Amino acid sequence: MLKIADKTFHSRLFSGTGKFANPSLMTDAILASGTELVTMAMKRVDLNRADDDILRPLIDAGVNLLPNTSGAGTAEEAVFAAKLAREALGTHWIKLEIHPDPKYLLPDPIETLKAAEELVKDGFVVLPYIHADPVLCKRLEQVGCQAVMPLGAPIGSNKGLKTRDFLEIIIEQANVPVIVDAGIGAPSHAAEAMELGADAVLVNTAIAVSPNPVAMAEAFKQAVRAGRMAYEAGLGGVSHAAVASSPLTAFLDEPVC
Ligand SMILES: CC(=O)[C@@H](O)[C@H](O)COP(=O)(O)O
Repeated sequence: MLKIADKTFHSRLFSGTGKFANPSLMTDAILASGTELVTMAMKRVDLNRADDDILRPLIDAGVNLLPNTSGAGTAEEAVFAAKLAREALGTHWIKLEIHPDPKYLLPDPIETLKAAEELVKDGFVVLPYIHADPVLCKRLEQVGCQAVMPLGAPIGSNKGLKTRDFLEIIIEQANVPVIVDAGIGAPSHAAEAMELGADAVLVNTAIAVSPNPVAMAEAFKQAVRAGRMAYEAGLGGVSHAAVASSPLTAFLDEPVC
């Protein structure tokens, strides 16, 4: 089980709520994914309407909400959005997303660190979305973030783990859960992140834009489980040269890696 701050999760797949064709497809996919934590952009929900068509089905489905500050371009805007979310939704969890550049949606590391520090001091459980920068991850951990969310590739790009080498360093060094977020475009990418030792992945676009989001959500669920199981079992070593699969001895006390 995965523990982040005061919550434990059976599922290591977190999902998003954007880009679905309609609310019922979103809910069906979320239920099929088995996710227990879904993120939603504060800019997309109407907090004044109890029947908001994104918020209502999520509350009814009983999943934990992770409001995100997407749309904020500065620390000040993000802190404002986080406080609004806490007030309106009664959760002190926040996915901190600050991306001033609309083309690549890459997170601003300086504003993110600044906002994280302020939000942690104010009692928030802060999960920052960041580039796969091991030094920044450490700094965020030091200011009290309860997890880090390094990107695999730009949001919505479906490109997979373009930052793989840096994700490996982050996972090796982290003392808080590492959630690989953004750009995961196929179940195989999610499995790859889990095999590397990520604690969880967050997937939105790949599920939402599939012609069959419910089946895709189920595929991601299985891939995340398989990847985690492989990580826990331990992968064999990689070798440049061939290593015979049928050595001339019966059984080996120590497996050949
Ligand atoms: C929904 C959300 O929080 C996104 O900002 C997140 O990063 C997901 O990225 P993908 O849409 O690429 O899965």
